[in-house]
Amino acid sequence: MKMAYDYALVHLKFTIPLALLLTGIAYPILHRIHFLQIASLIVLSFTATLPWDSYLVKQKVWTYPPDAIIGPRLWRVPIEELFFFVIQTYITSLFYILLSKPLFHPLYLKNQRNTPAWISRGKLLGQGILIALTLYGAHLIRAGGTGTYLGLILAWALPFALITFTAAGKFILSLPLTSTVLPILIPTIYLWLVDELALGRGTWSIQSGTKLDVRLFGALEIEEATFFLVTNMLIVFGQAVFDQYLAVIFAFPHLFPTVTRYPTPMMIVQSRLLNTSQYDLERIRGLEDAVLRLKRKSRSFYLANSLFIGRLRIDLILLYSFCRLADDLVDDSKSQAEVHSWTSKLYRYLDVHYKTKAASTITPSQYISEAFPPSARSALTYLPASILPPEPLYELIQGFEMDSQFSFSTSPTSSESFPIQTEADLDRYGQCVAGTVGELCVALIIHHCDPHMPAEKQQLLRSASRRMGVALQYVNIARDIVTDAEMGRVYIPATWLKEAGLTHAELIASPRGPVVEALRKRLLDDAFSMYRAARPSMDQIPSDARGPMVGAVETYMEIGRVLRESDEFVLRKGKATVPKFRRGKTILKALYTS
Ligand SMILES: CC(C)=CCC/C(C)=C/CC/C(C)=C/CC/C(C)=C/[C@@H]1[C@@H](COP(=O)(O)OP(=O)(O)O)[C@]1(C)CC/C=C(\C)CC/C=C(\C)CCC=C(C)C
Repeated sequence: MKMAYDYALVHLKFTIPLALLLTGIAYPILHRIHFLQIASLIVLSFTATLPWDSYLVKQKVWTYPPDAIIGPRLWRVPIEELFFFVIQTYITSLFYILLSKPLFHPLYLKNQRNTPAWISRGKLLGQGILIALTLYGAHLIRAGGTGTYLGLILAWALPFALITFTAAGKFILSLPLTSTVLPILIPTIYLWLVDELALGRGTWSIQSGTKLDVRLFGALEIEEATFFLVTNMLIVFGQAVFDQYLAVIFAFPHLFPTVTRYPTPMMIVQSRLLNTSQYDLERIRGLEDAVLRLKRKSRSFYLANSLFIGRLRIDLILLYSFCRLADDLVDDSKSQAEVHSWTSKLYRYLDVHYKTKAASTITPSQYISEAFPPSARSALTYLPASILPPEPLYELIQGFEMDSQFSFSTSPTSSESFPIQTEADLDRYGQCVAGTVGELCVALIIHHCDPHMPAEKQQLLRSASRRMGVALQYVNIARDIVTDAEMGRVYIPATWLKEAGLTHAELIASPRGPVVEALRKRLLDDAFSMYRAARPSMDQIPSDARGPMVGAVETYMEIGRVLRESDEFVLRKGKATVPKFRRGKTILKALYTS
């Protein structure tokens, strides 16, 4: 028995539950910008589909048995069908957003100078195919008869596909297939199955005489299968066009000096109208270097970076790249003189940037190419220095200088020669190498997310971020006791060693065993008490950055939790790491709860 709400039931059973499920999954990574993207696409697809669908109903190509629909119509199109335009766009957009979340879109921007030949050829081929199929569609319509419906689909949808592919073809082709083909195929196959069930029940039908009567499988007409495929392709292409324009806005400060929290429609238009020859390809290469450095050196922050969006994500990656480079320059030095040479150059680099010394007539880029090797240049060139406070950057270099005292101590076995004698020294060291990093991260967050934040709140976040940075550094030290000892380094304060009855030389010779474990536990206890003190202030971080920042901090603290749980055997086998699944769970928990 057929009911007047058969079509509505299709939504209740198949489309709405999937939309809700995807919303639940994507919720923690959705920003307002995604909603704007989806809403714009819904408006576009609604406006483009309504007249076409209305025409189909008028021509009786397409019929809805009156006993399968509730009743209200707009331009002859039943309300359930109108809802379909909306929900399909929503579902496919969410698949696209979820599957492209790990991507860093600026790296996929292409212009004449950086496009591989296969992409240029692929774009031309794609355009050719779309034009040919549009013409074929027009031919089928003109011929009338059984090819009419297929012709109407092709001649209506493919010109839109051609427009979007022309606007962003190179970008689309350079994206991994998992974020283009997959978000087209998954909802398409799902909707094929839904259609199969719905058509089987006669919820809607295609007029015989206007269809080819070829079925893909079961009762699924080839026209219906084509319709879902091409409309999902349109949605994914539409989303990619937006992402390309946003990537340009976020990646190029020389074209868009100030990016508001959410780019305005005017900025999107400007980005669209830009000649791609204006892309700063050097900067793109710099971003590539930075992402590579992040990927190679830190699993925790690499995972966390994809949770941020826009220019904040770019600037955090660039900040990481600078910190890592400066640390590596000092760490890899072969003598105290080399350390001194690098730190002097890094201080001078900051002087030049912040014009703190009269000598600063030279520009930062001149100084960078004069003083640093090519492999170091991009990390220095693209540090977003103009929006970072200088003091923590100077202090960070001081921290690296402290580190070098381990490697080049004049009497490496004497306990007095170790730079960390007391708890206060350890705290000072943590403040320098990690408290500063916390403060710099917060400066970027305030600049990008809430530049008018009241001064007291800024101060609260600054001091909490310094504490949190130190907590992370203690976890880092607790994790690396063995590897540090192998390099002759001991970060545990001399006073703690003395209390435990150990000398530096003994710890270096044998960095394992119950006494060392007790020291590790003491470090972790301190780390977690600082973490607990700073963690509530993270609720004051602007909402756009809060979840991702909590995620970044929590994945790092999870290393500490693993250390606390691990038995000596695990620790003896090597560095304690957080298993992938657990890391994923930690991030998700942080995102859902903050
Ligand atoms: C998401 C993203 C890309 C974040 C970037 C964060 C960033 C800029 C990190 C720089 C790290 C770095 C190379 C610093 C140099 C000194 C150093 C080595 C510090 C240790 C970091 C560990 O890095 P590593 O690459 O060794 O990582 P692995 O262990 O190998 O995975 C540190 C432990 C310090 C890290 C400290 C922070 C990131 C600061 C934390 C504080 C906040 C994020 C602020 C929280 C805010 C409030 C209000 C509490």
